[in-house]
Amino acid sequence: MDATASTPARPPSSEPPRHSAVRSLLRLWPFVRPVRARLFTAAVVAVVASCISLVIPLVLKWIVDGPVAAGAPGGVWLGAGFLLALGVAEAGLFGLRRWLVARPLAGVEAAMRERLYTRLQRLPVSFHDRWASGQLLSRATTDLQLLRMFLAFPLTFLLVNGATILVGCAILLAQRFSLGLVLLAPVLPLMILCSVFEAKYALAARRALDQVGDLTTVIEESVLGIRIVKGFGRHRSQARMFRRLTHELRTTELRKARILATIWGAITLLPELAIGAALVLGTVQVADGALSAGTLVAFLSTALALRWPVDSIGFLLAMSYEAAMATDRYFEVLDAPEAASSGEALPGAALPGAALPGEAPSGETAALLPGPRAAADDATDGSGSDAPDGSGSPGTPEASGPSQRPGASGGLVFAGVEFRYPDAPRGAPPTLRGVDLHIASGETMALVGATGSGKTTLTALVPRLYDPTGGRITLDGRDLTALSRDEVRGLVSVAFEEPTLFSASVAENVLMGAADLQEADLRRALAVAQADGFVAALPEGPHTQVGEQGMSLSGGQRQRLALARAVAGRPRFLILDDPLSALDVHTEALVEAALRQVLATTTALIVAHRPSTVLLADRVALLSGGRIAAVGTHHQLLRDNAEYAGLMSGTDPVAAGPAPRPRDASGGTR
Ligand SMILES: Nc1ncnc2c1ncn2[C@@H]1O[C@H](COP(=O)(O)OP(=O)(O)OP(=O)(O)O)[C@@H](O)[C@H]1O
Repeated sequence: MDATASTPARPPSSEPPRHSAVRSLLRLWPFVRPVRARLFTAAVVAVVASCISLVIPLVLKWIVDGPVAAGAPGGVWLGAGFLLALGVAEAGLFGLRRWLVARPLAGVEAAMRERLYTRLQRLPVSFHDRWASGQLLSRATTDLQLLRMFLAFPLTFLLVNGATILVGCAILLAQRFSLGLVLLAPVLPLMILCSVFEAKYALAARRALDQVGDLTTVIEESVLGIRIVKGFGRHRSQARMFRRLTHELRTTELRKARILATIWGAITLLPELAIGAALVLGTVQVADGALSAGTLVAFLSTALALRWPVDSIGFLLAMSYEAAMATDRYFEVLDAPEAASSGEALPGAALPGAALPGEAPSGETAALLPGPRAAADDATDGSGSDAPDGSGSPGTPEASGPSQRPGASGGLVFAGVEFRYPDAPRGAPPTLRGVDLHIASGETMALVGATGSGKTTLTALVPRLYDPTGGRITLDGRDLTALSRDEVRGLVSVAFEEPTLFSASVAENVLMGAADLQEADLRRALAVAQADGFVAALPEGPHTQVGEQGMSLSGGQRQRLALARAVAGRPRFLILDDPLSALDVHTEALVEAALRQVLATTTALIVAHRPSTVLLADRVALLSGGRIAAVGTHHQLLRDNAEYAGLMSGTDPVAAGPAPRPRDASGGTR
């Protein structure tokens, strides 16, 4: 199947809301509140400027009925000078309005963007799993620009034009009531048209914004995955998908234009017809002597001065509906629940019957509790001896008895942990089921399992990227859900198999902005990860920019920096997801030697695929189908557990000699 040809994942709520656009836009108030005085002043200035344009016809009436009728050129010059002054005042006031709104609105946009960014950082990983990145990017860019434009233009001008139309209508009615009524005749049909237009246009506007999000996702994926696209010759399928999405967006934009053209046509045509009718009626009245020529000139000039405020209503409304849809999209992110996996202190999610730290566990929980640290010797000395206490078959959960339960529940404890991904298919079994595992304080546990057995998922629970849907996890006896986000970050450090580097220097990437870490911590971390050599050779050493905007590094180099980042803060708990997979044999051996010293001072859970990594651990837990199937030393499991032996065979240097395994193929360049 062409994986790249499917439409990017849409956010869960991309349907237009059923509430009105006004209700959506009112949600912007908290952001606008701090600059309300300036915005209000700007609106008043604009109303005054707009009303000045309505005085011009009255001056014209005075010129026609006065100096022109009396043949007094001095009066005409005076009138002309007054008209010029009005024009200058109108232009000056509109300029002042622009100056008043420009700075505060840039601030509003920045504040909204900052709020969105902060929110995105706080939202749980499960949220990011569900949302396509382009949908989030387009909200942070296109949508916020739309909102700034709305606040700068339609918001003010709907108000200004509304006020101008009201004042203008009052002047028209005062000048000639009957002709005024003729001009007002189209108001009702236009209001009905606008309400029909609202529903249709809002739907199309929302669809267009979502499609911009889809397009952004495809462009982002094509750029980030350019090597895969080129390497697999996928540029055609990517281009096809891009064209399809562009075509869809174009269709939606055309639909928007059609709806807008209809309403704009009606908004322009109906008042023009009314002006035409008023002109005919007015001319007849002037001919009959019932109306002065000056009044008719003033009346028609006022009507024409109202043309722009009336005509512009169409696109001002269109921009407002777009802004309302952008507001909905913005608040979909802000309203997304954060609590479930945010790392905030939360009530415990203990399963009934799950053993509390320090309590006597039951069943499998007790069976999987670790033996004393002596087990480490077995794992690392290569002797392959049995369990230290000589009990039963050490490779099975039943092997360890309650006698091995540590007195305190220090270390990392998984008790009856169950986990199901929020977007997992209905009826699918949980990814993790009844996981009971105790990694004693100071112990290193390797986590081994077939691909898809849930290893990464289990490790992701410790830094609270996700929260268990059942059971509990404790760190040194403290329930993970009772710890604050900062406490968890302070205790737990992680390195994932896919190392992510940010557009920053090597030092910043390794220390990740931790204020309390010093140059010495950086040097030690780089040395542990065997990264000091290649970092020193970079043009500016640890201050060289890396990541997307900087130097390209090989997969192995990136992995070593990620490992350095994990160990830099001397974490109490270290979680490593296959951290050495991209290293060459020589570097791997050096990293392992240095890592052993770090592991001696921490409690660690390491996902391992190869015996060389497994041998870093005191004990090994075998994860099978989301459950812990066995716990023991490498050699015990190798001997007693067929599944474990199967997983290790072919790559086990002890049992089967050297075998092919993944390497850092790039050998130094990405
Ligand atoms: N975000 C997610 N949403 C839904 N299901 C997921 C998600 N991430 C992983 N899974 C599923 O959970 C199961 C376990 O995945 P996990 O990545 O934990 O396995 P693993 O043992 O680490 O595999 P590997 O050794 O290949 O890395 C898989 O079936 C996977 O499809």
